[in-house]
Amino acid sequence: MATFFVSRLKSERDTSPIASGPQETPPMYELNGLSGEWLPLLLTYTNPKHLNSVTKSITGMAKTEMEAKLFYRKPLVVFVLGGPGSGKGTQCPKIVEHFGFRHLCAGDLLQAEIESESENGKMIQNFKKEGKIVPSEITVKLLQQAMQQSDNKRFIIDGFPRNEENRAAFENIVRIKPEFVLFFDCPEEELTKRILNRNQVTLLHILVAESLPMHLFTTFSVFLKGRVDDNIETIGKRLKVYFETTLPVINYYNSKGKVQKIDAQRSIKEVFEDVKSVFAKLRPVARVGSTK
Ligand SMILES: Nc1ncnc2c1ncn2[C@@H]1O[C@H](COP(=O)(O)OP(=O)(O)O)[C@@H](O)[C@H]1O
Ligand SMILES: Nc1ccn([C@H]2C[C@H](O)[C@@H](COP(=O)(O)OP(=O)(O)O)O2)c(=O)n1
Repeated sequence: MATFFVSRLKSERDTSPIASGPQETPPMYELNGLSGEWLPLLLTYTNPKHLNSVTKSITGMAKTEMEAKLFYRKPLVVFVLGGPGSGKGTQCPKIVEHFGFRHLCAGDLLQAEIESESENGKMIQNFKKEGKIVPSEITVKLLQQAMQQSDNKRFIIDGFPRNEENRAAFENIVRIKPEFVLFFDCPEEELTKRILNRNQVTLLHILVAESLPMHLFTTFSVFLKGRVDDNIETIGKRLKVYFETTLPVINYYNSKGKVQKIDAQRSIKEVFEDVKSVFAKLRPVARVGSTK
């Protein structure tokens, strides 16, 4: 009986048209007395009438309630990678709008932590200023928390994993492997140009949104500070970190047949056409209304 369930579960998992690389074990947590494969079976095949009591007892066994909740919902994760300025933040909201994913941006979660003036905030700020990667445990915990708090079970995680340590920490702590990695490929000169431009674009947006006269651009641009890391000095460091530590992670996933490469140098619209065709290949899953 157990063998039958295991093979059914595996065949369901293996039908993804995109994950063509070597098959992985399903996400699992170590629970008291339960082997990793038993828990998804219980959750998949339990009569919905009894689900409440079953999940309650599972919750009792999981290290935390949230861990059980996350597991039960079998989230689907797509990592979105590419150099700083490659268009990750521009394309992700479009994916949310068209495909109902929840967008989690590692950089934004870290920024929110800085702004909340938490214990880690100052330390994160220093890493950012130096263009360095924040210690993985902090970033992974923030991502895990955001996933657990979301009603949506399909996530695009933008700007993560940025190095090998990020990748290993996510797999060890969250215990989920990505369905695929969306990679925005863009040459270095274009990245630099876009990042230097980004602060000015933000100011233009503000002027338009507030219906302020355009001549104020010159006045305000003097005060333009924008992101602490969008200056020529830090950009150089960020690009170095990207080529030295993030590209190897992309190569790792490529060797597993998991990378969907997009030519990100074209217009925003053209890039999104390619993105759409990648996501359209995903197995159909009941669309989740909330993108929270
Ligand atoms: N395909 C594109 N062509 C030209 N400019 C773009 C394109 N995609 C994004 N941008 C612009 O480049 C800047 C960086 O894009 P962003 O999405 O913030 O990058 P990332 O999140 O990867 O750092 C933004 O000002 C954005 O408007
Ligand atoms: N996994 C991550 C993601 C971002 N960070 C830090 C370091 C990055 O330079 C900043 C900003 O990242 P974000 O993804 O918002 O921006 P860029 O893609 O670099 O333009 O956050 C990190 O330390 N670890």
